[in-house]
Amino acid sequence: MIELEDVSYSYGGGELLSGISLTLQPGSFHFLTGPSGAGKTTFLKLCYGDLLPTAGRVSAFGQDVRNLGRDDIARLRRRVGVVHQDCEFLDHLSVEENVALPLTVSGRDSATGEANLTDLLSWVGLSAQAGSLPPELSGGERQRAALARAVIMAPEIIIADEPTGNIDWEMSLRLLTLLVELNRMGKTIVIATHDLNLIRSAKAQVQARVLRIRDRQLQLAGADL
Ligand SMILES: Nc1ncnc2c1ncn2[C@@H]1O[C@H](COP(=O)(O)OP(=O)(O)OP(=O)(O)O)[C@@H](O)[C@H]1O
Repeated sequence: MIELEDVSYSYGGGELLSGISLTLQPGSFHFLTGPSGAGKTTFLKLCYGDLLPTAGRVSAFGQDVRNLGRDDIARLRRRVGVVHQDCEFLDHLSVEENVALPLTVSGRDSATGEANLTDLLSWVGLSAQAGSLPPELSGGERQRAALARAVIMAPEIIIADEPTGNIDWEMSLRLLTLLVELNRMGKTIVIATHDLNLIRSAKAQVQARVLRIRDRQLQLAGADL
């Protein structure tokens, strides 16, 4: 689905990531860990075509991301749902409108889309908050709204960058449960996190690979995690 071949990345100074190769197989569950500043967010951005590698090749669904035209990029954005670290919303729109934004932007706010939206808000436990404004949500509710927005276009891959960074353990587990459910439905999941307890909880439920960025390289973490 997504393949990185000998990928390196630099923001202009020295190399941040060097010689990284990885294939994300359909239905796989990956965690990405590593110290702050190691390049986790950068790595994720390379996976979903937000950044282009300075060396090596990234292909998404068989296409080199360097060669994507505007339509290809729009298609890729639909196939890969991203939950960003800061999960920003448009504060003047309701939670429901924010979650539906990808549908609205793509002109797919049809009856099917609306039914999907109602189910989705119920699935993430935010039916009661559908009409609220984003600033009225708790941290855990914001993360679940961000997840709903990331999956509304029925992506095949969900990439979440520190989705439990600012929420308590109970809420983290609730979010993890949703991501595990998505994986059981066949979705490919990639989660960047510092939270080793979250990784251990997931490994009790799904077969997850744990990758670590260390010294600019991507390594497979040991079985102790
Ligand atoms: N747009 C940018 N321009 C220049 N440097 C950047 C840019 N974005 C990130 N960096 C730098 O690249 C390094 C890696 O950043 P990145 O956000 O990928 O790390 P991370 O592992 O996700 O960190 P954290 O766990 O703290 O979120 C950091 O030193 C950061 O300051």
